[in-house]
Amino acid sequence: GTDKSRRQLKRLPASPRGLPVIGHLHLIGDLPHVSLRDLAAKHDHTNGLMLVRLGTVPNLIVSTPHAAQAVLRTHDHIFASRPPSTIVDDLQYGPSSNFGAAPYGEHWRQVRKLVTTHLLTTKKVNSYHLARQEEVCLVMAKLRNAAAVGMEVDISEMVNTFTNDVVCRAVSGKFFRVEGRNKLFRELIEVNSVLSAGFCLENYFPGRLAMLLGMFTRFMRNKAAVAHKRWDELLENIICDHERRRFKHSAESAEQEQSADFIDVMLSVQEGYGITRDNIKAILMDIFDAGTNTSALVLEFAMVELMCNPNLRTKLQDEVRKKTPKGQELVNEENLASMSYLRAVVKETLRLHPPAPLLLPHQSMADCEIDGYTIPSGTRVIINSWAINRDPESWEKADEFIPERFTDGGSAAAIDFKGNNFQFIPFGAGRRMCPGLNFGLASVEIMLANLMYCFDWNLPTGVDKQDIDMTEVFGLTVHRKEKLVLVPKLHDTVPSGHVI
Ligand code: HEM
Repeated sequence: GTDKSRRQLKRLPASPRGLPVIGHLHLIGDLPHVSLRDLAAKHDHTNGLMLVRLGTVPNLIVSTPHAAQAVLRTHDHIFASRPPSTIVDDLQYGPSSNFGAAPYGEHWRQVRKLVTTHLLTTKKVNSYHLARQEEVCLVMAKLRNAAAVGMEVDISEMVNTFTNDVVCRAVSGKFFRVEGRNKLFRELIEVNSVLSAGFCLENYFPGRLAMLLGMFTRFMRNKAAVAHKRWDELLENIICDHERRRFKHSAESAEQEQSADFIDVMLSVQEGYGITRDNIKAILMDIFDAGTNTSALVLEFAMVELMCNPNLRTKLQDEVRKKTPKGQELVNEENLASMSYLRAVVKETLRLHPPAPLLLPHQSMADCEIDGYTIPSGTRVIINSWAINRDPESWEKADEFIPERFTDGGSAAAIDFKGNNFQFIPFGAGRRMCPGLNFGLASVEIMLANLMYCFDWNLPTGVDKQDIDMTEVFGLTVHRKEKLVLVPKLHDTVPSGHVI
């Protein structure tokens, strides 16, 4: 009836058959990226666009490289906003202070410019190489102790602590361990990731739970408010410390620039960008949230794949051990330049296991026509990066872990994740693309290289590689349900020492 005539008038993208009120919710399972891929495969083969109603809210689902290019490049200026979220607003500092969740506009533009020109530049990321090296060194020392007594190590927790500490250090300088602050951050990031799973529900399933008397929403908003207070207190303390120090050292500011941490930098450019203290706190929260779990997940999934594929693990270890000068205790960042297989392994991990399989939700700001279909203004957009990275039209043996495809002469040797090849978008593309790509990769590469260099790896006795459970749990990021537990064995070309 009317639905059909409206469709003809506007030619909306294809839609599976839905139900009243709940729309297509019943078609989405526990792993939305998988359900949405399967739905798209059934209902739309041609242009990768599909409209799915989650509760009452229409969502444009983008499932092919072609469609992703239309949304993230051709019409990027229309799709660069984010849907509003009460949970995020409660957790952070309101819509006018947010960054990653901010709607497209002047505030977001200013903050994005600040972050990309002062905090996450290649130069700045490089300037933290000694900090990363020290953090790697601490982890390797702990692993050596474990190896000495044949102890099992929780790899998931280890890599999470590492990426968290690297971020903490970049944000707040050398003394981030004072008063257990790094642990507190880790705890709060965990709280946020639980909350953002709620944010997902709110976004992808408005209706399913929220409508149950609004109980769920109220519960989540309470939790968000409590978490907000704890974050705010911690961030306020740290910023105050920095202000005191800044005041003391204001004379030598020029030479300090080199070693300045993110808070120092933001305090020094704050006025020029017209940003408030709340804005600074919101940026910090985003950096912690976006920067820690994502990088840790890449490390964990890389280790999982390498444990499942011992031949590839040996190949990577050969490269890392060959390309690191003899007698060196650890791999350093200079050594990484020639390790092309290492980079291929990281790429292949990001392809099969993008930490944020549906990126972050986008929202359109005007009517837009793509391939003759009209996308109405205000439509939420879910980009299924997970499905795109496994698109069988773009990838040979799309579901298999084959790093060789990215090496010289491989079928995907020319394909990169920097937002120009739309079949591979683990960081997104366009205006909203991840600004922390360099920062994240730097932590991932140096840690993975050292894990491969210093140790041989075994599964705990009685565990077989077929037993590694790949069951995933969905949230803003997707992680494995089970922890990865491994037993390190010291590799004998490495000089011992440094046992603490
Ligand atoms: C390997 C690790 C990482 C992956 C896979 C990743 C992935 C992503 C993705 C998919 C998005 C959303 C893009 C979109 O909406 O289209 C994003 C946004 C973002 N990421 Fe990352 N990220 C990583 C590491 C980092 C790090 C280390 C930082 C900061 C230090 C960071 C900061 C951000 C911020 C602030 C945004 C929001 C940008 C905006 O809305 O303008 N990310 N990231």
